[in-house]
Amino acid sequence: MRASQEDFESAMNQVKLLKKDPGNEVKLRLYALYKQATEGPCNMPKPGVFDFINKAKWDAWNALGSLPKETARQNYVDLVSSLTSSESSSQVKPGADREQQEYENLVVTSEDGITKIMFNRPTRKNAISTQMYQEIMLALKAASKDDSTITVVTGNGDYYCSGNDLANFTDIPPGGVEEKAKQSAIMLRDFVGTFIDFPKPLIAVVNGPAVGISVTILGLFDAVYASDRATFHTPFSHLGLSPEGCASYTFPKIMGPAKATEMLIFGKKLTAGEACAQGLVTEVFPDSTFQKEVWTRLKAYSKLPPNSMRISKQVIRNMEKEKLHAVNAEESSVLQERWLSDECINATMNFLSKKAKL
Ligand SMILES: CCCC/C=C/CC(=O)SCCNC(=O)CCNC(=O)[C@H](O)C(C)(C)COP(=O)(O)OP(=O)(O)OC[C@H]1O[C@@H](n2cnc3c(N)ncnc32)[C@H](O)[C@@H]1OP(=O)(O)O
Repeated sequence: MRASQEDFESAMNQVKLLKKDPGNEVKLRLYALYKQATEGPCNMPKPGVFDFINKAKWDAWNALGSLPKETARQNYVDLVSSLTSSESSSQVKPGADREQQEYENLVVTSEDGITKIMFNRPTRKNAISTQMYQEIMLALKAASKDDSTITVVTGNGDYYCSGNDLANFTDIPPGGVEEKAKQSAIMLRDFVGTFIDFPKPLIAVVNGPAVGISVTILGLFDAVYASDRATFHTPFSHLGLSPEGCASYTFPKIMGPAKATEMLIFGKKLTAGEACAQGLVTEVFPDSTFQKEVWTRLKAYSKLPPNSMRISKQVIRNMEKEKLHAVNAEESSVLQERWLSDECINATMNFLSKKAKL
């Protein structure tokens, strides 16, 4: 499939978040592909021989000759994807439960055939910052390629996750709030898309309350184990928002439209037991024995033949993938409008000025 304009913009965002300098050669290639994709063949006068930097840039761009804009865009997206995946796979060290220091907001470990991605902003109840969205995507992409058989997502501290960090919307770029909403919609679509496409069994270990997007994406997991302390809350109407994470499609399918409405439109908070009765949660455990029981079970599952599990997941999920991507695109574009609404702006301001919580 050809890279779309949105893929291209998303790749541009990812370049800004690279942790390691990719080196001059790669930077020149990125520059040249970017110019070719946006302006076409090199149209700049050749810089003088002593203008080293601009001459190197000109040479790189000019070397692309008449490469079509679409191909340059695709090559740019592919190059960025190879940079981000090599950066993330170099962070997954084999062997015993070693912490991955390179992530600021996650702890990623790989042991006994299980890659564990743990949200790690306990003082913010594991709210997902813009950087954390990128880190989760990188960690999932690395986990999809590492030696583990299953991947587990969990939270550090008393919360599983309090959803989108409401301060994300205070970081307004030079293009203004419209540009911010556009960038956020692209990031949301990429983030949810990473879950839709994740190839191995993906399990949520919900150690405490879960809010917003951390709840909606559970519909894309293969199993959800919850402590009896966990709650499941999607207060979208209270925040002037609308559902994401494909929940507008998965929740009515999982629990029926009436129960999905109570959660997604009226913001009803479910206990772990209720979420289990409605099919969102696989099984609930007493908090006192939760970690022990769940990890014993997961270790047993991780010893099952990996290819068989992967293929079974494909058989179960693949028929739905195209639909899920379409739902994801639609939800993201609806939210792009919602973020600019008075209802949403007022609710966010009320939270940030400490006037309101959920
Ligand atoms: C770009 C893609 C966008 C995708 C869109 C997704 C939609 C959603 O996810 S909607 C859900 C958004 N989340 C919320 O509305 C939760 C807001 N938080 C709260 O209502 C409460 O903090 C809480 C009920 C989760 C916990 O209350 P509690 O009294 O136990 O703890 P606090 O003192 O409030 O929290 C500690 C600390 O953490 C800050 N914080 C917690 N959650 C968030 C959050 N989601 N965004 C930003 N900050 C959060 C909270 O403000 C506290 O900060 P201070 O210590 O500075 O007061």
